[in-house]
Amino acid sequence: MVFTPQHDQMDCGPACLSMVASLHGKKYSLQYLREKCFLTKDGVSLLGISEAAKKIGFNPIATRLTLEELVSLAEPCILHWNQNHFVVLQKVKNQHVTNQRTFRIADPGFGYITIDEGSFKKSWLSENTEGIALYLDPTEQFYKVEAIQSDGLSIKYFLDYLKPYKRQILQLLLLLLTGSGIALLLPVLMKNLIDLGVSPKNMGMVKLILMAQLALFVGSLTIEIFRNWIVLYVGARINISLVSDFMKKLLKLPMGFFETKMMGDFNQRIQDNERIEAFLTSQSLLTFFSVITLSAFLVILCYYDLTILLVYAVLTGISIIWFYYFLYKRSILDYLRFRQRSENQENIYEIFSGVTEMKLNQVEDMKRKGLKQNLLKLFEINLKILKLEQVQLSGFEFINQTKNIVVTFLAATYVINGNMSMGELLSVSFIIGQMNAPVSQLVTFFRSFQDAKLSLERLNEVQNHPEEEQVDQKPLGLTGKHLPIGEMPGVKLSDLFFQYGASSSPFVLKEINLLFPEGTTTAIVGASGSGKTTLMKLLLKFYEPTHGEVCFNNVNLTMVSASSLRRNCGVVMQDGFIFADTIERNIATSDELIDYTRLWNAIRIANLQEFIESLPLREKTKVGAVGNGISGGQKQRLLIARAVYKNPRYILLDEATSALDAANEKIIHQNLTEFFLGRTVIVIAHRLSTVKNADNIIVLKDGQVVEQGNHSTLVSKKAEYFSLIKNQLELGN
Ligand SMILES: Nc1ncnc2c1ncn2[C@@H]1O[C@H](COP(=O)(O)OP(=O)(O)OP(=O)(O)O)[C@@H](O)[C@H]1O
Repeated sequence: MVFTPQHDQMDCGPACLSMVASLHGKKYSLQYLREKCFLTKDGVSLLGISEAAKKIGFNPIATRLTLEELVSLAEPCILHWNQNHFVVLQKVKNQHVTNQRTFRIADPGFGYITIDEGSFKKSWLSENTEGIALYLDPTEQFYKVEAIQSDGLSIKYFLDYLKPYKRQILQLLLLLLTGSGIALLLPVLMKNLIDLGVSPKNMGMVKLILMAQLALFVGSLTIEIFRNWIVLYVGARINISLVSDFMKKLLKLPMGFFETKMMGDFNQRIQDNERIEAFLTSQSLLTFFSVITLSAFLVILCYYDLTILLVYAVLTGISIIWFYYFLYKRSILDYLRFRQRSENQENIYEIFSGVTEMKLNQVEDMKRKGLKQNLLKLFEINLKILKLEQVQLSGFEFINQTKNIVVTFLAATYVINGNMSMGELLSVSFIIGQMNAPVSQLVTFFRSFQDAKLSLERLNEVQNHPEEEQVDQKPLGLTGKHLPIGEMPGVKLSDLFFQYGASSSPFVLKEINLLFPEGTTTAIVGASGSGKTTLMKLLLKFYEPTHGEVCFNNVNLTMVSASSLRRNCGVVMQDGFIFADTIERNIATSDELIDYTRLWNAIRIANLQEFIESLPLREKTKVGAVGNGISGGQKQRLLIARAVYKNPRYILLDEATSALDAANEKIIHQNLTEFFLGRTVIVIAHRLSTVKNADNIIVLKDGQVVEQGNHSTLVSKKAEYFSLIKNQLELGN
């Protein structure tokens, strides 16, 4: 089985599927399986994995089993883990000596891990005696279908970033080469100090050699200073370009990409860029020179004596094996620590985000005690890790010291037997001491190489993701000139169906056929969850319809550039966002140079003058995360002003005035009615006052249009709209 690490927090399902597919000889890209699994911010469900598995030719069987049943089946399968994660069970082993069972698990968030029955039960069993497992049987289709792999982002992409710094890199190479030269000269000087200076009692020679040593020391210090400076300069500049290019690409991706990612996933990708930059600029170069220095030292040792070289190589090999053996032993503890840490982080996050409810319901003590228990568990695991680390490090040091003693013993024997000079003995000890650093540099290099590979895969996903804007897309046509004769200009939805997620998930919008005529105001009403916001997001091209089409003046939205569409739409979303900036910058987001006439007009329409004039810094006052707190109603008015400032052709408002008091709403309503003239307006609202003057009112129920018409016709029909306004739209009788 090829281990597939998850790239993001929610990727465990697709990663498990990819591992099981690799067991049957097919390597699918994580990106492809992620799309097939219909990932959301909550991760993927067992149903999502089963559907994706079916698509690549597996016959999935999800079942609830007892531990004994799972063991008797003895087949690799995907397990639901800790109620919030998926892992692959590779095999169950019976330890003959202890007669205990161990379980080999591939956890995409961590790696391979073998755990005992107790830990396994704790993580897998969800209802005391049973847990959930998904078995995947490959059908004939599985072998016929060609596995989809993504084009790898090659390291060449990153090497291109080094190009502008050719001169600095050349300087760095020269400096490192000189540094290696100095490192090689030092043992030679030491040998001569003893053999040509101390032994023949030649003080002049001693002084000369010590002066040379001092000069070399000053030289290597200067090299170190320049080297650090160049690495920092080049590294930082490359990092800036990498992160800025990465953000540019990221922001061109469609909304769907962001919907499946958490904040931490984006932070991780910024760190990935830094990791690759560090790998290229410092790790690789340093390792390259470590290899050169190490080889030169080995040649000198070989020149002095082959036996010494062999002893050195064997003992170094043993110390590396020891190091890796303990790394393997530590993996189970690291795994427990990793899970415990994430549990603690969730606890802390919950405490801070739910502090209001905690205080209201007096659960502070319970939550605090829970966190303390978890911290104690983490402490115990850390203690175990410390013990293991101590054994690991002591053993490693012991082997290293033994190496020094054995080599010195050998060299001393040669000196006593007259086969080696005293100077050569000192020089050999010096070399052995100096070789530790390049060896550990090589060991860490292989580990950071693995990390860099994973980072590369993660960045690859962003680089290879199709952008929202396609080259063949056109700007939004603003006239209905090219419309067929008899067709009204406006926004038209034909036979539109939409579902979030997998093909088995319910349709949120069904069979929608609608026209929003140019220059009119349409209101959309319906119970909560009936699909109003979703409809609006489809008009804004946040999602593609599952079936059917959205046309603006007869041009299918798939052919229209998303940024051009949004430039022409003034939108207030339910969860609109206020940037941490001044009020004027929050309103005039679309212009670099603010048009103050338009700004003050927008402020007037949104009835914000009084509020702004009451502030000492007026429109220059900072709001959002870094500034003054603003009320829900003020936030909505700012968002309305932002939409108005754009002077758009289309206006879409989703519950834009829901937090306003009656007086404010009335004024804004009057102002907006005037502003709406000649524009195409779509308003979602629950309040009767907002919808009753619309040219057309559309009633949505369970994702379908059940009624439409103006207020008086719909009221007289006494059907859906009537009962809605009776129940929800604050109207009695
Ligand atoms: N990102 C999403 N992923 C999956 N399902 C979603 C998503 N957003 C909304 N839904 C589901 O789609 C349905 C319609 O949601 P929508 O937000 O469009 O309703 P609404 O009519 O605007 O409701 P409200 O009046 O409460 O805002 C709901 O059942 C909701 O759970």
